[in-house]
Amino acid sequence: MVAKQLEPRLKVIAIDGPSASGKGTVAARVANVLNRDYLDSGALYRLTALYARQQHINWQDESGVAVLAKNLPVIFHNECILLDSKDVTAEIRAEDIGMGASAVAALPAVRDALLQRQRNFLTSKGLVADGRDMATVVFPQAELKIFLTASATVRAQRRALQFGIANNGIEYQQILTDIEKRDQTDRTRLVAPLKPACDAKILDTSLLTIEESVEKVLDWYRKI
Ligand SMILES: Nc1ncnc2c1ncn2[C@@H]1O[C@H](COP(=O)(O)OP(=O)(O)O)[C@@H](O)[C@H]1O
Ligand SMILES: Nc1ccn([C@H]2C[C@H](O)[C@@H](COP(=O)(O)OP(=O)(O)O)O2)c(=O)n1
Repeated sequence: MVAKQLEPRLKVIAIDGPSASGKGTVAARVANVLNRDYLDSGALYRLTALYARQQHINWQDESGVAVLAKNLPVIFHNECILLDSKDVTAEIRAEDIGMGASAVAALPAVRDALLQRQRNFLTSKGLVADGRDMATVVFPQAELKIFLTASATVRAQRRALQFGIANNGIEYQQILTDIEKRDQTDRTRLVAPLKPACDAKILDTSLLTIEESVEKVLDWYRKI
């Protein structure tokens, strides 16, 4: 019998998890420490949702949105994101665009359209990639897979803090509701649902500082 060849590991640290769990913050810092590139895959879904809105394409129109996703006129320049030559770095972070991203991300043709673009971020320098399906679909051969999470209330409190909103009012309640709604959409969709890869390490950051979360990921990395 011929032994099955193991696929080579990729120089990728994949960090998946729900909204506001701290994926982006931790992934960017780990990339910085290891001198690797960083892929914020959620930004591509957010850009797709924004571009569709600008072009008056409905977020449910699968083929229409997929064509836009395939041809996104986007430039990542340092910390800035340009769409059609316009700086949309702040605009894509709005919660309604997050909801739109979650909606277009449930469409298989849109995910297909963005797949190769995400893989193209990997160069010999190595990559730290964050999203929902980095470990399960985009880079199943990643050398390290992390599922970063935190309770919904902690995540809502973090978002509120980020937006300068108090922790007890109506606006906070809306953030919590939006986070739970987005969790539900991302976890229950048929294609590439949010879930830990079977070989992922789970990191609950509810009680951790950013520094402790980063250190834990680096610690796992050193032990590969
Ligand atoms: N332990 C922690 N780990 C990561 N981020 C944290 C932590 N504690 C607080 N934060 C904050 O949570 C907020 C959400 O983080 P972000 O990286 O945007 O999450 P995500 O990319 O998962 O949506 C940021 O303001 C970040 O500074
Ligand atoms: N790899 C990815 C990244 C994001 N998405 C979808 C699902 C998410 O709700 C939206 C927005 O993702 P993003 O990571 O920017 O959102 P958060 O910063 O975690 O709130 O995009 C996805 O389906 N797959």
